Amino acid sequence: MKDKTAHQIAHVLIEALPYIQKFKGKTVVIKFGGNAMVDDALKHSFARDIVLMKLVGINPIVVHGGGPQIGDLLKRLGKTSEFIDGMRVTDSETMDVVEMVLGGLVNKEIVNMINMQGGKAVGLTGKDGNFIHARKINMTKAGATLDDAPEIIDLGHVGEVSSIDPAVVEMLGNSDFIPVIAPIGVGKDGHSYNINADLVAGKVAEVLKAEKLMLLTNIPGIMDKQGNLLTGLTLIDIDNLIADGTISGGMIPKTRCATDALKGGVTSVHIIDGRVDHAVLLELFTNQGVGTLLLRR
Ligand SMILES: Nc1ncnc2c1ncn2[C@@H]1O[C@H](COP(=O)(O)OP(=O)(O)O)[C@@H](O)[C@H]1O
Ligand SMILES: CC(=O)N[C@@H](CCC(=O)OP(=O)(O)O)C(=O)O
Repeated sequence: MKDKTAHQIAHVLIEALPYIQKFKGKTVVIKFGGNAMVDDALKHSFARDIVLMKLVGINPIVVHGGGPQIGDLLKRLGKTSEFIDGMRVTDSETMDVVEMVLGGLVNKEIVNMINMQGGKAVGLTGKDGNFIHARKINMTKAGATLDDAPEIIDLGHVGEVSSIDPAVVEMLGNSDFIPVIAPIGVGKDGHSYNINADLVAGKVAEVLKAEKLMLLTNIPGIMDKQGNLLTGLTLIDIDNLIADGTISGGMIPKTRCATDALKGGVTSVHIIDGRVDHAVLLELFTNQGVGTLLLRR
């Protein structure tokens, strides 16, 4: 029994070898969010996965969300926020809270967690090194009739990435450090913008020409209409699944950022179940994936 266990352990370790060889020296961008970010045990296994990646020569870059944590503090302050198409309408007071929670509390907790596992994480917002340049999102909604002018929806301080200067992230990633990025951008006027974390992760992966973009979420991956997991999809499949309504709601912006990243040169995107312990490690280093793998074709 003891021998068998030792054999199994050796087998698992050796299964990782070709993956370590393949990904050594490559950049992997991980969007950390969902349950993985609130459950203590999952948080710690995530931090260990990241430290292990760095130690075997992969360059992990973490981009985190924090929507629920922003919501909690807003609630304590007696404020609520409205969401339009998955974006938080962000007035000036809310922007202050977003910056405090994402750039402060959440960012430093993740940095600390990685450091507690032996890594050397450095937290950044898009203001650090002036690296995420943002512009205000202009959202329009078609008028009630064809004759009506489109309605302009003001989301306040919600931004999109206009460009990224990767210098600071490259400098950190090329040394012993692990960059941990909060999705806050800075406008030409120096104002802060609240950006959806998936969008930032996608753009960072694109600009860094990452080997992989991994989006952790609270579902097994992209599912068909019967609820079966779709383990491998291409750009054409995604267009078809959106057109026939299989992909809807919050999964649309996620897959859009994934397709943009693929078109921008990222080799593969993985939408993975952050509720699975060590999801990142399993997806990277074993033959059994834990979600949906998206490829150009
Ligand atoms: N085909 C699909 N497969 C999986 N989830 C889908 C699909 N279509 C729509 N969804 C919805 O998208 C949600 C994931 O998006 P979202 O809640 O925005 O994720 P996150 O909060 O992790 O960024 C799922 O919980 C599900 O309700
Ligand atoms: C514009 C916008 O909605 N920004 C998000 C930023 C955080 C985020 O994206 O967090 P999750 O990944 O946990 O959803 C927000 O304010 O909640």
